[in-house]
Amino acid sequence: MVSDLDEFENKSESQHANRLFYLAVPPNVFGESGVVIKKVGMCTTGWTRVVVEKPFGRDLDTCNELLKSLSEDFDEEHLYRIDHYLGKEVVQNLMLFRFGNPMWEPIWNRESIESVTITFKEPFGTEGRGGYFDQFGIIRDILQNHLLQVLTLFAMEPPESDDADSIRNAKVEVLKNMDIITLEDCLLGQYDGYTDDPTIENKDTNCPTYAAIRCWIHTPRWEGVPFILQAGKNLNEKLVDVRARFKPARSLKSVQSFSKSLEHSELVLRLQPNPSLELHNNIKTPGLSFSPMKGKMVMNYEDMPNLSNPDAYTRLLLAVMRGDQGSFVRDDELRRSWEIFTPLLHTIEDSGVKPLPYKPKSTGPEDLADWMKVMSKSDASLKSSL
Ligand SMILES: NC(=O)C1=CN([C@@H]2O[C@H](COP(=O)(O)OP(=O)(O)OC[C@H]3O[C@@H](n4cnc5c(N)ncnc54)[C@H](OP(=O)(O)O)[C@@H]3O)[C@@H](O)[C@H]2O)C=CC1
Ligand SMILES: O=C1O[C@H](COP(=O)(O)O)[C@@H](O)[C@H](O)[C@H]1O
Repeated sequence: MVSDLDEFENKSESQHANRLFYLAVPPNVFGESGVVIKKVGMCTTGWTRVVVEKPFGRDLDTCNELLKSLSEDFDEEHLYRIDHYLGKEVVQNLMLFRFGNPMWEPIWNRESIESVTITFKEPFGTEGRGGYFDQFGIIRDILQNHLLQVLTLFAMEPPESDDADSIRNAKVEVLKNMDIITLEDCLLGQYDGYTDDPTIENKDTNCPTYAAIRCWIHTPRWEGVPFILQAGKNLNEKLVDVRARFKPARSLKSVQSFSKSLEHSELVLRLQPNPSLELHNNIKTPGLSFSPMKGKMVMNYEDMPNLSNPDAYTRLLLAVMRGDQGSFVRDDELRRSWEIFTPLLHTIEDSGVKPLPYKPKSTGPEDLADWMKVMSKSDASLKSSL
């Protein structure tokens, strides 16, 4: 490969060449690949950048090993750890949407927001990928990386500037202020028939295909506000969204008589399908009635004229070529995210706890609705109900 590259570059009229290596290989060969690139693959006339696919480890220790093996050959500035959720339009829009519209800042906090739920649902199971999936499970596959990344962007303080390190510093601060997740914060599920996938060897596996967890962020902005991350395979629909649920309306005289049927306002950021930004508010039912109903203000991306919505990987690979690391996962960010999840993952594996069964194409385990009701209560309302 290197001789092909040399030949290609020698033929080029340009004085400079750059090399981008994309490690879409199993993680146990990341280190060796790095050694080989360093030894024979470095570009002498331009930059060399290395993109690394997930999984970046199975837990904190394996993550540290991977970080160490690659850092022996490359500085952090050459490494681009890809999380394709950071390349999705609605995620890339979060910073501008939050900080570019001054109406949000006064209410983007515990004073106004009661809970935040980030949901990932897929309507299909492992479909022959069970061999990989069963070694990792839904927490490693989706929560520890994709959903946690979205959470940090949603919850971070305004970065000092818009350069890559300021953004990542702000994200790491969120992670540092999060508690380590425990089994008590968690509801696990496995869909019926999961082990029928012939690529799954352990037919008694307790690997979760659904998980919901509640986390707290101990910052002045978010103290007491539950953040729920939930992800599941083989559910009733395809959906990824972020829902900020606002506190109930204060009982203004004019709406007091309806206060029982007033719903919580919500800000919904839908990543897929049909990306959109939505505000769900109480409005007067049109017509002669004065009773409230939920009205939706929707900005649907697909309705925008001349919409260009490149794939997440297209955006991220362009960012690598531009040398913009803001949408890639930094080493300290990664380490802390594993710190948060590793005790839970080990407990699940060591204790053999059984996930709750759920029917394929359903909304998840039966206990979910009750669990959500309790777990999405703010810390203040939990205390007052004791
Ligand atoms: N597929 C999936 O479901 C998921 C994959 N990923 C990640 O995406 C990447 C690609 O996944 P996938 O295509 O399934 O991975 P594979 O395991 O199928 O391997 C991908 C490539 O790695 C090469 N490779 C495998 N073992 C070695 C080795 N010992 N030395 C050198 N090269 C090796 C293979 O080469 P050859 O063809 O010559 O064997 C192949 O080109 C990986 O980083 C994976 O961890 C992440 C999440 C899900
Ligand atoms: O990383 C992964 O993501 C996909 C879902 O990606 P999306 O862009 O279609 O939302 C998931 O199916 C896969 O299990 C996981 O490894």
